[in-house]
Amino acid sequence: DARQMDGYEALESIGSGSFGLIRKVRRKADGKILARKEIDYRKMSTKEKEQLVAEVNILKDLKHPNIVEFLERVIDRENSFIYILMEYCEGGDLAAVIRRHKEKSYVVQLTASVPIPEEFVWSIMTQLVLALHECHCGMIVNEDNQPAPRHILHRDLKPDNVFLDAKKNVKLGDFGLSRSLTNPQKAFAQTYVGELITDSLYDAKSDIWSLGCVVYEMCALEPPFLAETQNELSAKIKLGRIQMLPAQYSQELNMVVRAMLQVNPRRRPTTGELLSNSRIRYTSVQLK
Ligand SMILES: CNC(=O)c1c(C)[nH]c(/C=C2\C(=O)Nc3ccc(Cl)cc32)c1C
Repeated sequence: DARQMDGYEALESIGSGSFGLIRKVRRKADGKILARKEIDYRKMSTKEKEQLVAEVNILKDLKHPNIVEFLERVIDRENSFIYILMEYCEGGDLAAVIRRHKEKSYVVQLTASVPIPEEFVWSIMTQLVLALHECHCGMIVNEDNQPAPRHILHRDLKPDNVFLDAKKNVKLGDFGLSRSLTNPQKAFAQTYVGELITDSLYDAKSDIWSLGCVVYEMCALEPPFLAETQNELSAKIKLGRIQMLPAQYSQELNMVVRAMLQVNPRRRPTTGELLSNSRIRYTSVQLK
């Protein structure tokens, strides 16, 4: 109940995630700074409440250095609020980093963009591949104490959902729209093993496509597909034609981005295949 939140001092609001506001809080016991998602569930439909419960259940047992750490969930029934306590990411979100590089306006108001260094792009991409690998292929011990694959799909990977901590480590956040196949539907999926499992593979490949869009945008400081209307946008996406990255980026980076943005999901690499890319493997070793 609300008294459980007495242990935290509310500080400023730092953003809005799926379902609600995100506030910086200080834990009184030890002064630790955390992020608290504050959700007023009074206005939520039953479906949204189910999605929220699913999100918390997914986050609760996803422990990975590149996924925002979930600490606690507190329900305040008096005020119909749910509080989700998570780790604080001092560096904010990647969308803000891209915006800052895009509009480097100087004293004379000359706006010239400053590119994001290629090393930084590889570092962000590698950490997001590691986070997605944990979601798609991580192993979990299920209810009958057997190791089982997670098959968690993020389904909302975009620069606004990628956060940086004080040491520039990347944290994948906001599993608000994610879906896990390790639940009753999974049994249903097993019965149509051919179709639905490839469906989940398809969904995993759509996370890969989203990752391609994030990496492309870090380099070009523009998303790969831009259009005025939804129809025009989906037409461009189906065509799959993308501009080369700006000249200072390597051929190798161009190749990896193009592979992730393939129109045919089967032609896109899995997280496992991406981790065997020499530059990504080398970068992941540097991160340890
Ligand atoms: C302007 N806001 C920020 O710079 C900012 C900062 C310093 N932190 C955040 C966001 C989060 C943060 O610090 N921890 C989080 C855990 C989960 C989710 Cl979905 C978001 C966050 C943001 C948006």
